[in-house]
Amino acid sequence: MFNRVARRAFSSTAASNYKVAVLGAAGGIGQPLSLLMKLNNKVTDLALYDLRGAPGVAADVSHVPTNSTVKGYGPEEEGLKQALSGADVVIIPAGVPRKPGMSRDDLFNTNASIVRDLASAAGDYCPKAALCIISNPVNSTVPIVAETLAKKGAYDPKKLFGVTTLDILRASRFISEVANTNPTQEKVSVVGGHSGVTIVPLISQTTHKGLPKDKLDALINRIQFGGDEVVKAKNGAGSATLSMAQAGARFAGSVLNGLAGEADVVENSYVENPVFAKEGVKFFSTPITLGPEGVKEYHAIGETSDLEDQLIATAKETLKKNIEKGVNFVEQTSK
Ligand SMILES: NC(=O)c1ccc[n+]([C@@H]2O[C@H](COP(=O)([O-])OP(=O)(O)OC[C@H]3O[C@@H](n4cnc5c(N)ncnc54)[C@H](O)[C@@H]3O)[C@@H](O)[C@H]2O)c1
Ligand SMILES: O=C(O)C[C@H](O)C(=O)O
Repeated sequence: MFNRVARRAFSSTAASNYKVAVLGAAGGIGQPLSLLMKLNNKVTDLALYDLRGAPGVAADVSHVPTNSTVKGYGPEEEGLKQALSGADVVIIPAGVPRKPGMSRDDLFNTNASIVRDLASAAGDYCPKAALCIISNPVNSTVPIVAETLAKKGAYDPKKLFGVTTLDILRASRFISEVANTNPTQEKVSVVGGHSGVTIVPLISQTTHKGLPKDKLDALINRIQFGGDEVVKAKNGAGSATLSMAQAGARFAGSVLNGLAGEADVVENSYVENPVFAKEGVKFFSTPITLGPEGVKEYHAIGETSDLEDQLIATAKETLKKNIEKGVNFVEQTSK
């Protein structure tokens, strides 16, 4: 088996060589996300783990002729340990998705322990890896991972990321539909968390700050509740998977670009943010620069309108409760 040095020495095409593990790789998000990570030329070792089905996904994805080996693992024969050992980046979309009528918080009871146990394994087998958390409710699962790792002395706040990139993608797309512009040119910072009122798009920072109030309100509401559109349309068959895979691959790609020392890699992410932590909201999504050690710089959210100030205040109140719920869960369930 290639060790890290050998992997780097044998690669001639990629700028850098990394092991990426996807936990929940056979799911609705996991499969297309695994394919997209296979297409990332910084990835030389792709480890796909799931309770079931990962070896099949790995065999399938492995035929794509890019510069990585792909292996699938199940829980038997220390599969999780093997998948995680040596990983530089771990992406976690494991857990159940919403059905119509459910909130993301309704997923807490099932997903909290799944995420806690996977985080615990990551703390044991790849304590230096960057962790990208997709499993909902992100507002609570990220604090669960932080607390779980902290108990093992393996928590690095600069390497734990809640993936909120889907809100960024939606904001670009939805604003372009309102303004009749090219979505690829629309950049909207979305701050706060990842559920309903905690999702705060900063439209005042775009060139569309002059939108009439009714259109602005409708746009903000659509970005905040975009996930519900997909849940409703899928009618019981789950939530966003394909757009989420694209969002997850973009975010993980940026984490890899940061690890590789590329300049000016900026994404929004739900991380432990020292500025907001002082106000009692330990985790908050803002733009961050990614670097070789994870978060390199926390950016201020910038100028905001009165309306956005109100939305941020509301988001903070909900986030405090979501964070506390995650922290309490680890307190109450850790052995
Ligand atoms: N952050 C976001 O923006 C965002 C967007 C969409 C979905 N999500 C969330 O992502 C999660 C996954 O969604 P999905 O549509 O892929 O669901 P899915 O049910 O299609 O897939 C989940 C996969 O996780 C696996 N799994 C469950 N427990 C596991 C464990 N202990 N170890 C390893 N794998 C395990 C399942 O076997 C399954 O293959 C949900 O919680 C969903 O709410 C988040
Ligand atoms: O809506 C969901 O439950 C999934 C995800 O968080 C989304 O925003 O699409």
